[in-house]
Amino acid sequence: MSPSSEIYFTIPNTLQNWPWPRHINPHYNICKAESSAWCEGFKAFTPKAQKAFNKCDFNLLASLAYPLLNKEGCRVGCDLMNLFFVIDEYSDVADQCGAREQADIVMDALRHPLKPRPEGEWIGGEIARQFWENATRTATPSAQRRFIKMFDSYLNSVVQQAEDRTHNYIRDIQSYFDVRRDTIGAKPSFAINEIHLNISDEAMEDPIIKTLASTSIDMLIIGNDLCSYNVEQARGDDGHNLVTIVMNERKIGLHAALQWISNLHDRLAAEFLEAYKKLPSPINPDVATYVDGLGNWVRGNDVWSFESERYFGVRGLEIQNSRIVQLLPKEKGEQGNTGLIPSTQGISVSTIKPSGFIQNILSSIWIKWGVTFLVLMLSVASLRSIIILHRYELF
Ligand SMILES: CC(C)=CCC/C(C)=C/CC/C(C)=C/COP(=O)(O)OP(=O)(O)O
Ligand SMILES: [Mg+2]
Ligand SMILES: [Mg+2]
Ligand SMILES: [Mg+2]
Repeated sequence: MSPSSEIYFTIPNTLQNWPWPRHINPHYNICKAESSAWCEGFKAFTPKAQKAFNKCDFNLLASLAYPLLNKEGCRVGCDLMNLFFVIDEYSDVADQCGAREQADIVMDALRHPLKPRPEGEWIGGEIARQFWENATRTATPSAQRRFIKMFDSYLNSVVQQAEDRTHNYIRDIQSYFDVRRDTIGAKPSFAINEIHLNISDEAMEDPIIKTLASTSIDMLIIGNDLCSYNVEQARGDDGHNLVTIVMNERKIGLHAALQWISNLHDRLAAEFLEAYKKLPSPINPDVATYVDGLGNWVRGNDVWSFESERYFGVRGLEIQNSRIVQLLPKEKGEQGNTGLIPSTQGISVSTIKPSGFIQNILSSIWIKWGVTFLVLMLSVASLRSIIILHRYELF
């Protein structure tokens, strides 16, 4: 076993005083059933990998992040989260060209949702097309416009992430945030907060609204990078994770980096709450709903990270309480391998749940026993040969 398996670290409890409580959309169950069946129908993954994907429950993320949306909005949110993570699983293991191809397919599908996708195309195109064909039935023109613009920026940043990964390029903190503010996917996700609202560009450009959006994006980045650090470092894809970025730039260890990030989160939360207090009164009700949506997103992402099995397997709730995590050993597979896409299915579950980690240990024990057995058999065979040769006085 690698020595890293002896290392423990503590995930800072960043949202202890966050005023938005856990709030789940009342349409969660029905939307989960519908959206999961819809997404599974595309057969984007092998059955085993699909099982692992389902354990992540991206419908739960949507229902916690969009507690206020009606049934149609909640369904669009669930479909979007399923689409996002299909793209994430494929792009996390793609090189720059592969990621560019995926990005172009998805953007073409979103821009032409009524056009059939070409035969043999990567399945992400048809998932995106159907998602958007349904969303545009109820989304307001302003929400649609912002969503398309933001999704394009998201995909372009994912191509940049793939290029960085291909060249093993580790950014400094500032330039990491520049790219990560798009790869986190928060901007298009916020456009679904306003799916049925009418908010002008002018209102969105208000400095207070901009501060609320930018600080909540940074809190989402920190939330995800803290919770996914363990699995990402295990599969060698932590070059695009704030924990590694801070350790690298500041030349500090894991615990000091976590403390530094926790302090940064405290400053961001304070900045958000300060801006929130400065909102005009009376406030446009659509803007008020949008802003509360940001607060809900920060809380929703945090609780989903522990309630789903994506980052901590079945131990999520226990870790949510204790905050203590055992560092996973580095996997021997390909760099960046998430284990969910068909070509890399072999090591799938070990990257996303601790029981897979135990499986790894067990398999290495079996290898050890196998080698011991072989050596023993060879020794017995050699001994027998010596005895026979000795009996016939040939030795
Ligand atoms: C996939 C995506 C862009 C989702 C957008 C919706 C959203 C804002 C989700 C919350 C944070 C999250 C999981 C971001 C993806 O980062 P990551 O690729 O590091 O996610 P991972 O840690 O789950 O692999
Ligand atoms: Mg990603
Ligand atoms: Mg990822
Ligand atoms: Mg992550």
